[in-house]
Amino acid sequence: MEVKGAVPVLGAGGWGTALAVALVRAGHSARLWARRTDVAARLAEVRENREYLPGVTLPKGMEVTADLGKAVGTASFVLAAVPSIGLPDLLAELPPHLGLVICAKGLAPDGGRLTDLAREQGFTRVAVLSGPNHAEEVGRGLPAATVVASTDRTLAKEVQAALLSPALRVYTSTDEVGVELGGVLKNVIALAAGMGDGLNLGDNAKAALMTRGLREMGRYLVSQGAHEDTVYGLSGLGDLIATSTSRHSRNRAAGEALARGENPQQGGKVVEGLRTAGLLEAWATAHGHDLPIVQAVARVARGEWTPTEGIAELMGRGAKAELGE
Ligand SMILES: NC(=O)C1=CN([C@@H]2O[C@H](COP(=O)(O)OP(=O)(O)OC[C@H]3O[C@@H](n4cnc5c(N)ncnc54)[C@H](O)[C@@H]3O)[C@@H](O)[C@H]2O)C=CC1
Ligand SMILES: O=C(CO)COP(=O)(O)O
Repeated sequence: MEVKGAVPVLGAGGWGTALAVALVRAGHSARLWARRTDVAARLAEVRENREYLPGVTLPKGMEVTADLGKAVGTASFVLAAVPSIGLPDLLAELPPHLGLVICAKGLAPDGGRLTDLAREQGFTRVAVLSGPNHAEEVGRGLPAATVVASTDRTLAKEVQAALLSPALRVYTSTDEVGVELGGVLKNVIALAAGMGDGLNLGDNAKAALMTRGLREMGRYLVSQGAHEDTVYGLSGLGDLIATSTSRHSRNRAAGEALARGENPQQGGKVVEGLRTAGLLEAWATAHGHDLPIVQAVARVARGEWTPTEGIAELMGRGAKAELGE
């Protein structure tokens, strides 16, 4: 499939910058939009995003602008890589005929899906991009794989063609719900894994947490209409592994900070799981769902429980069967 003109990437944080670099690596040109004019000017001049993606040179085929209209131009689709909290405002500025690829791993303000929010705002060509993709590694061209999911197969193929390179394998999927929600849930489980790291709970604890976390993800995803196979795909199990075990993960690091009694914020970099935990907890309570790890993380994040109390609550739950009964 042909990619016409420069591909707009909206949001000049770590992920937006890495995606723009990946587009150029795939043989296309990219236009990176930064919200602030001073940031756009600095990136264009210094050719490095020192704040969010240090050590990665911005290649020649990549323009940076703070002019949203100029960034979008006549493109068929945009990669929206702003944090979930900023997406509603960004969408309000975009023409809804535009193909919209949501690259954030978070929820809408009401706890719903960002793809639903986009459709409510009039967008009809909507996709999500998600997978085990730390910006620090994708930006450097280390091998990685990702998934673009959409019920609009043509849009998914366009995005695949734009990003596919020897460094990045891009798979398509029609399971938009599953791919989107895998990326949302894994952040919260990674926060819990980080708490375990911070408390030195060991490898058995981490394996147990990730496995039970995967089960919790699966129950939630399937209840929302996801295909079960997606739970075990790149955007589910794959990203759960990458985020819960990586030194790059802000969510895992935030959990470690909470365990040490420190502020979990990561120096201005977005930690989606802190916001997601509360939104999901509210949803679970409202709909009578049992999401024990999510609920424990939400309470720790609000300061109602210490991480040690959270772990004790999870360990002290009633006896259960893994299979059978
Ligand atoms: N960093 C990573 O490795 C990956 C991040 N993601 C997701 O991508 C999204 C963005 O994350 P990062 O780029 O890592 O964040 P970041 O913390 O590196 O940067 C956030 C960027 O968004 C800008 N921003 C903040 N609020 C905004 C708003 N209201 N409107 C427009 N811009 C705003 C900030 O100025 C900054 O440039 C998150 O949902 C994250 O979960 C997805 C895959 C990988
Ligand atoms: O989504 C990511 C990797 O796939 C990035 O995770 P963090 O936001 O925890 O750094």
